[in-house]
Amino acid sequence: MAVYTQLSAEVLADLVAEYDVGELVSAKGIAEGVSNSNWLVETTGSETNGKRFILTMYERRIDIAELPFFLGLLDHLAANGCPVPRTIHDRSGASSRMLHGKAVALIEFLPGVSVDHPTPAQARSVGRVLAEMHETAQDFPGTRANDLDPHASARVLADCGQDALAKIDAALPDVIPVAEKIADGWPQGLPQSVIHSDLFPDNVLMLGDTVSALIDFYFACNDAMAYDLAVTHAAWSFSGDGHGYRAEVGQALVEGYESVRALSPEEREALPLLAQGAALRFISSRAQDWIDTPADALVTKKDPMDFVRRLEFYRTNGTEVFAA
Ligand SMILES: Nc1ncnc2c1ncn2[C@@H]1O[C@H](COP(=O)(O)OP(=O)(O)OP(=O)(O)O)[C@@H](O)[C@H]1O
Ligand SMILES: N[C@@H](CCO)C(=O)O
Repeated sequence: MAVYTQLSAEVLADLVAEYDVGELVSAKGIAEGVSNSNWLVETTGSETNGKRFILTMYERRIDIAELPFFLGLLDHLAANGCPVPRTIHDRSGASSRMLHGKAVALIEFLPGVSVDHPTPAQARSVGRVLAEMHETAQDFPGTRANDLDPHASARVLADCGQDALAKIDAALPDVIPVAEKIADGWPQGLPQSVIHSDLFPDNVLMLGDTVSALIDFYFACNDAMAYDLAVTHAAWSFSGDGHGYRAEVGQALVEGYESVRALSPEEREALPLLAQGAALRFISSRAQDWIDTPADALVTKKDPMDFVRRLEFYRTNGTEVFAA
């Protein structure tokens, strides 16, 4: 459930009146997502801005000072033909506003559904769009450091502590030394752009085999493009619990990516380690969330072990999987 803040019809109507979108017709809370409150908003519409929108109220995790980076990135990518929702600017030209002490943004609604069990054809499309996004983001002027790199992830795990990790799963503390090794060997000097860095299937909307939208750019940052491909590979190419590697999906993803942007030999060589770093990123954030989430919270906890299995897979098979 992700509507943390209740907004009355009057408040929503007043908010909508700040934009050139016509008058409020309806606003329905969206259950998916855990970080922010989201509503699907319908209005009587305007010629320039249409009549269906996503209203997001930023509740946690996001530093409001970083919103211009995230929202500016959406506008840059959308203006240059990438399938991402543009932001609707209010009558003063701002892409976000404050409401009841929290930042809100009105974002273009794009059609499509997230797939649970992607086909190779869908993975190929995602690879292609990811590469297009990387190329388009090259000249985005904003910058944001990756605060979830392998050094940070290794620190998060160490800070969780052996005992707390062992309570989640007896095998989880074993990841601590592996994390340090990944961080120490982390590849440097790979080509960079602004990357999505969290492109899971639930952050991609599809119409059949076509990507209709990439969403949820709130982890976007400047980092190696091949790392983003590795994150996407880890997120798309396994059964949900990380047990079964779906080789045809992983291969199609990389092929789709390379049909737009060829990987350099250095990037290809780095992929096995980048994929281990990607798995580590989600092990550590999931472990931390698990420990921080009260037992009676309504949100479903995500299991770090799903990514421990992926980490093991990449340690054993990464070289073969990413061979040219
Ligand atoms: N621009 C959009 N067009 C259509 N639907 C969207 C759009 N943005 C978000 N949605 C829908 O809203 C849901 C929640 O959005 P999102 O995943 O961004 O939530 P969140 O709480 O911000 O993120 P998180 O998944 O990190 O918790 C998505 O699963 C999708 O169904
Ligand atoms: N996509 C992430 C959540 C955002 O960090 C996960 O599945 O763990």
